[in-house]
Order: sequence, then C-alpha cells, then structure tokens
Amino acid sequence: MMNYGRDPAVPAQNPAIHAHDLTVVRGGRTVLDALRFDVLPGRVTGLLGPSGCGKSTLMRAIVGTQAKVTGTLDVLGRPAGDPRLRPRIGYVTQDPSVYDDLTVRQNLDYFAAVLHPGRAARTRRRDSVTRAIEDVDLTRHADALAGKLSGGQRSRVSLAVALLGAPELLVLDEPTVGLDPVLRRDLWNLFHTLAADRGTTLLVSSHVMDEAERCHRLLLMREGRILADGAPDTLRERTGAATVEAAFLHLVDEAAATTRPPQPARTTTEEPAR
Ligand SMILES: Nc1ncnc2c1ncn2[C@@H]1O[C@H](COP(=O)(O)OP(=O)(O)OP(=O)(O)O)[C@@H](O)[C@H]1O
Repeated sequence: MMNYGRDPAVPAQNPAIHAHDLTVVRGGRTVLDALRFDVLPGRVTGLLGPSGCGKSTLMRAIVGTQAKVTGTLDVLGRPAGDPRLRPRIGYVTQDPSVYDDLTVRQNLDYFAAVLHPGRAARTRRRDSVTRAIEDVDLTRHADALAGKLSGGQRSRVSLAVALLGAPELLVLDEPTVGLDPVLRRDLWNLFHTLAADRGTTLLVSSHVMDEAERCHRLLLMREGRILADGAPDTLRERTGAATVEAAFLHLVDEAAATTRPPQPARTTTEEPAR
C-alpha cells in the first residue's frame, strides 16, 4: 500500500477510524487483506474502488455487523462492534431501509422513538425529526408515503434516519447511486456541511471516480486491498495524473507491475497444445 502521509493542512488528531492488519474472510475467501489506514475526524473521506473490491464489507466491519474480522479496527476510540458505539454511528446501506406504508415523517418518528424512547424525550424527538427531514431536503414531501417516492427520495429518507441521532460518524454505502446530477451535488454539499458545521466524520463509498474530487481524503481500494490513501491533490501530484481516475489507473498498473510473478522461461520440451 502506498501511504502519502498526513495532509499538511490537517492538524494531528486521533483518527476517527484506525485499522491495522484488518482482514475479513467471507465464504472461505479473503475479501479484505491486511488493510492499514486511518480516517481523520471531521472530514469527508471517500472509499472508492470498482464494484466487488470490498467497500461494503469494510463498511460493515466498521459499523460492527461483519463476521470473521481479524486485526485491529478502532472506531471513535473503541473496538469496532462495541455496543457503546451504536448511538454514535449512523450507517446507510445500499438498500433504503424505509417502510413503504408510512409517510416520510412517520418513518422518522418510528426510528426516533426507538432512539429516544419515552414521553420526556418527545420534544427532542420532534425537533430531531424536523431537522433530519430538512437536512435531506424532503420537507415538502414529509407527508408523502415512502412507497410513492422516487428511488432517490427513498434513499434520502434512509439518510435522514441515520442523521436522527446526530451521529459523530456517518458511514454511507454508495449514497448517490441512481441520483441525478443536481441531487448528487446537493447531497455532497450536505456531507460537507455536516463535516464543517457539526464536526461529523463521513466515510462515503462510491464506484464513480468523479465523486473522488469532492472528498477531503480518499481511500482507493482494489481487490480487497488499499492501493493508496491521501488527499485528492496529493494523489494526483504523486502520480502526475490530471484526475483521480487517472491516478487510480496509474496506481493499479504500478501495483500490478510490482506484484506480477516472474514469467516462466519457455522451454522446447513443452508438449504442444492440442
Ligand atoms: N457471503 C459471501 N461469501 C463469499 N464472498 C462474498 C460474500 N459476500 C461478498 N463476497 C465477495 O466479497 C467481495 C467484496 O464484496 P463487497 O460487497 O464488499 O464489495 P463492494 O466493493 O461493496 O461491491 P459493490 O459496490 O458491488 O457493492 C466481492 O468479491 C464479493 O463477491
């Protein structure tokens, strides 16, 4: 793995996520292979790589829902999966987790009641529901049934659920898939607002490389390994590439060149192919 070191613009802080030798085996296959990286607090970190490279598995490990995780994985200063982390982390999977027969507000009311139960928390629940709906720009649709919303709107309801408890860490698995360019831009603006105004740490996965340019920091993944981490500018400068996509391809070629096994010498005693 190539580590480009700390971004000089970022002060030394305890990482929000620290991984060392992080390995995950699924169905007998090593899906994450000895990963080592830090995610800085209060920043938007993009987890980028092609489909199947292990992004969702890594996110599941971070939020504590993945089995067969070995090595070190600390999240907000505690081992991943520690029950005390649950209210501090918001996680949005690729499939929106909303009830179609409830309105947007009813969906959020339900999850808020799980998060902050009891009569005494009523005002807090109402305020956090209203704020979460505003955050994802669904105020106009608050009373619409979730089942009648578009795919993009439904995924924003899921995001609103994750925002309810004002989590310190937001883990978002491909949140912009299927969204039109305007919504994608608005969501990225929201991510930056959350980081800047609330100090939230965001880890956002995508397989669309142009989204990389919107992140403070990047973790570039391929085939269960981290190819590089660093700020987009640093990655571009280090590889001499004009875009993060070109930098990624450069790093893929570089990694292939260093790991390619020596070619066996051709001999004349080989049996001819039939
Ligand atoms: N239960 C399983 N058993 C064996 N292999 C699995 C299992 N689940 C996932 N995998 C494999 O693990 C690898 C990583 O999957 P993962 O879902 O983490 O990738 P991803 O980068 O999130 O992909 P996508 O963007 O398509 O969701 C894939 O190659 C997948 O085939």
